[in-house]
Amino acid sequence: MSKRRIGVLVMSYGTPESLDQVEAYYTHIRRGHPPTAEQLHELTSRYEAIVGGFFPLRENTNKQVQGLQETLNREHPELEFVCYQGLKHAQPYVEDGVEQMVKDGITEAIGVVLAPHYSVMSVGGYVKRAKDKAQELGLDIEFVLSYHMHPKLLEALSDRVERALTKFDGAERQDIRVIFTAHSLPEKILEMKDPYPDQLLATSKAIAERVAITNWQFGWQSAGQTAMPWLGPDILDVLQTLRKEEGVANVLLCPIGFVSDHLEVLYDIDIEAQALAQELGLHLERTESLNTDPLYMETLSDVVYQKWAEKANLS
Ligand SMILES: CC1=C(CCC(=O)O)c2cc3nc(cc4[nH]c(cc5[nH]c(cc1n2)c(C)c5CCC(=O)O)c(CCC(=O)O)c4C)C(CCC(=O)O)=C3C
Ligand SMILES: [Fe+2]
Repeated sequence: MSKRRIGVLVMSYGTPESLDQVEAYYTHIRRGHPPTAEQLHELTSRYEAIVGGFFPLRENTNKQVQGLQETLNREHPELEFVCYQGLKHAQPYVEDGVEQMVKDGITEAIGVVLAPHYSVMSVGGYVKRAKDKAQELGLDIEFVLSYHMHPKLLEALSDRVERALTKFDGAERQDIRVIFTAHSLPEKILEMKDPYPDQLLATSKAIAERVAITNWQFGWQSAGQTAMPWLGPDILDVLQTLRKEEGVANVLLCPIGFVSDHLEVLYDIDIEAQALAQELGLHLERTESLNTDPLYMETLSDVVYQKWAEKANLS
């Protein structure tokens, strides 16, 4: 008898494929409004500046999707999981992933986003697009909405904090300020009772408890340059305050809102925040990204399988 086949729509932000696609990508992010020449130049130079190739997110996402498929099939040999990518702002788009599943004869699917925390503006956006397309094509699909407290995810992140704390030669552990960070969002999400800030704080607290640190705080990064207010404090302001007003000399950034090396980590932290730290005379380190850490692959595999099992038991 052939195995029951389950499609997994693995959704991620997406990145350009080459420098000449940056404009189309940015235009998509801006809902069809092309960036000005200055904005385009600014984004292009950030991509050019990052270490490890221009667009590492693409390969990292490919590897994560492959790793998830392998983990699911290894842990559940009685089933056949087939993973499809669906990107928010680049090809294959979320809708393309759904369409490909249907073309391949998939009739039941689970969707998951490569971001652990739910916001209506992040994960909610991916889910809505996938749901609409699935409904149009008659595909049965359920979604994992968040997995920010999964024990294996917390273990992987705690291990990273633990390792990074050893990079401060001579500093006492309690003198190192750990700042957990995530992508800022417009402040209006607060009025919408969005779970994003609370979920991020819950992850931060859980890691702090596991590694037994009390000298920590949360900070927002990578806010957009728009007229509306974004959630703060921004980590760049935090670094200034810590150095100038609190006399802090050692800071560890732990970007818990991201799961991969990409622009927000390799530029916004490694280049921009690091340059400010140098200027301030701060010793700044950051935790390594999860990328294809087996504990992260197992986290994703667990939540996808659980979501499928819930659905399978009900029907
Ligand atoms: C919550 C969130 C996540 C985390 C959750 C998730 O992963 O979904 C995330 C991840 C990412 N964001 C990324 C890139 C960009 N995001 C931008 C702009 C924006 N991000 C926003 C939010 C988020 N973004 C928002 C509200 C905007 C304003 C425009 C809008 O309302 O949509 C811009 C425009 C220029 C700029 O503002 O910098 C770029 C280039 C990349 C890929 C990096 C690479 O290619 O290596 C990744 C992983
Ligand atoms: Fe973004």
